[in-house]
Amino acid sequence: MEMIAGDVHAHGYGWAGVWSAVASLIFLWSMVQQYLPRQLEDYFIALSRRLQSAVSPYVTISIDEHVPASFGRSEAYLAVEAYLSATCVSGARRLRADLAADSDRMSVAVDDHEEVVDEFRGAKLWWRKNKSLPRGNVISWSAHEEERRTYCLTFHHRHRGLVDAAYLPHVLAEGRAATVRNRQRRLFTNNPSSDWSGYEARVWSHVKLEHPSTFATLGMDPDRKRDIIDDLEMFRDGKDYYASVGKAWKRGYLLFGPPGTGKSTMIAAMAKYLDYDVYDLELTSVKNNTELRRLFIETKGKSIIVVEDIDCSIDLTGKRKKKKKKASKKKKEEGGDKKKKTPPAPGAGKDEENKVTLSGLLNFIDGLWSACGGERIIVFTTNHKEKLDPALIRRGRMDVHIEMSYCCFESFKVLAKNYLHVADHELFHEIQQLLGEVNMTPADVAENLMPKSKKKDVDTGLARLVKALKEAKEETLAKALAEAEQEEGTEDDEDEEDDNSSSEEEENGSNNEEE
Ligand SMILES: Nc1ncnc2c1ncn2[C@@H]1O[C@H](COP(=O)(O)OP(=O)(O)OP(=O)(O)O)[C@@H](O)[C@H]1O
Ligand SMILES: [Mg+2]
Repeated sequence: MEMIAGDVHAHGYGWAGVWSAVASLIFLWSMVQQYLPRQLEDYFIALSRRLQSAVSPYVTISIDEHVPASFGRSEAYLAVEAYLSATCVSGARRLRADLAADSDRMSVAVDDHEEVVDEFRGAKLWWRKNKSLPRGNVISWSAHEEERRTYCLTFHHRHRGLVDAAYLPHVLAEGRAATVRNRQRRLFTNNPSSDWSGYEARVWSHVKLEHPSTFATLGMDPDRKRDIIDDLEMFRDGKDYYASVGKAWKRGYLLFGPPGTGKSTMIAAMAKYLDYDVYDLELTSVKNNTELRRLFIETKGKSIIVVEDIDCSIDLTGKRKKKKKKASKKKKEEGGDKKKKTPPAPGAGKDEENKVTLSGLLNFIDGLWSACGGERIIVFTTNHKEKLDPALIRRGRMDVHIEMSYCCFESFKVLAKNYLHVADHELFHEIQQLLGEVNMTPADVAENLMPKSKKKDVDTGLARLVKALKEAKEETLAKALAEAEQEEGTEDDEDEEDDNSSSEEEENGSNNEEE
């Protein structure tokens, strides 16, 4: 080194001269890059690479961050990034830390132009993260579109077979597992199709899924709860089983029961237990079956796809209904004038053709599952199971039917433990009796148990529930009495009518006799 420096000094240039020469070369290269025709530049690059591969015993595989004609970052790239972060990051000198997507945790990845070394079954492999900027005349709207990142894997050509057959599948599997371990569960909702094209087009939007419900806090009979958990576990760990019996790795759940019995709460508990994402599919904003298919294709595995209030979103002839709330709002706007008929809007007939149909929904559930990989659960909820088409809820589509019913004593005990931290109390016996006589939803029971001040007063909470149950019981009795009286009234009327008609007949009979 000294000798070179001495030589340079001896020729009278010094370091400044060396730097200016380097800078001139870089400038010259950038000018050549700028003005060299694109084809010629590509030709030179290809030539240099061919020369390099002719003399070098090393092979390089590139994995790009963005794949043409696909949205988002490539799955292979993300898997490599996760794999390197989990296994090789300690060997890197320069790292990049960022807040992981939707998470409170910092994630650390290899920085641009950094190299790390990995070893696999005795083979040495080098990973390098490259970043390149687009050529001069490309205009881009966003910073991230300008930069192109690539992971380059280099290894000796004698390891080619090992890399293809074992190392790359190992990286993919480990990377995916690391992603699942680190990921934050997300709640997706579908965007209207007008947002599906253009810059940053997205079919689904997501937020962090932070619902606090778990199976421990869900008020339900413990045996039924255990059955559901067992079923979910069987599904989650059943990849090989599903493959062996030739079934797509999916399962359908139908949750039915009155409002406030915990159907949505159950879905949140299921997602938490399985550590799955939730796709909340709002069917009323899907225009037709094609859109439905696109939405499905864009879902990922390890997820629960939910259609709430299925009977309000689609009807059995395939004709879509508006959501209940929207319909009632419209009624109000129209001033409740039922007789007044508005003329059909122009193109209304066309709208009829463009709709989600029952058969579209059935195809959505059956056909596409297999094409899109597995590990998906679909959940429908409804307040009226009897309104649903049997085809929609038959086993094989909706494999498990779960009735969410009014609060029983077992459910109450879970809620009392959650809300008041009490496992037994002198009022429990009375509550048990009342719950046997009155229908009250877990949502109402929970509301009564909820402390109304900072002090969690057990006695007050339970007494409030007893009072509410007694009131509900009286209401039910009064209603039953009124109904019985009404029935009696109608029976009396009918009897009177019968008496009248028989006396008339008698009169007529005697008249006839007289005649
Ligand atoms: N079984 C339950 N266990 C614990 N909490 C419950 C249960 N059922 C209802 N709740 C409470 O009541 C609230 C409403 O319940 P939820 O939204 O799950 O009812 P739902 O059955 O989905 O009603 P809807 O049919 O109107 O959608 C929840 O926030 C939860 O706190
Ligand atoms: Mg609900």
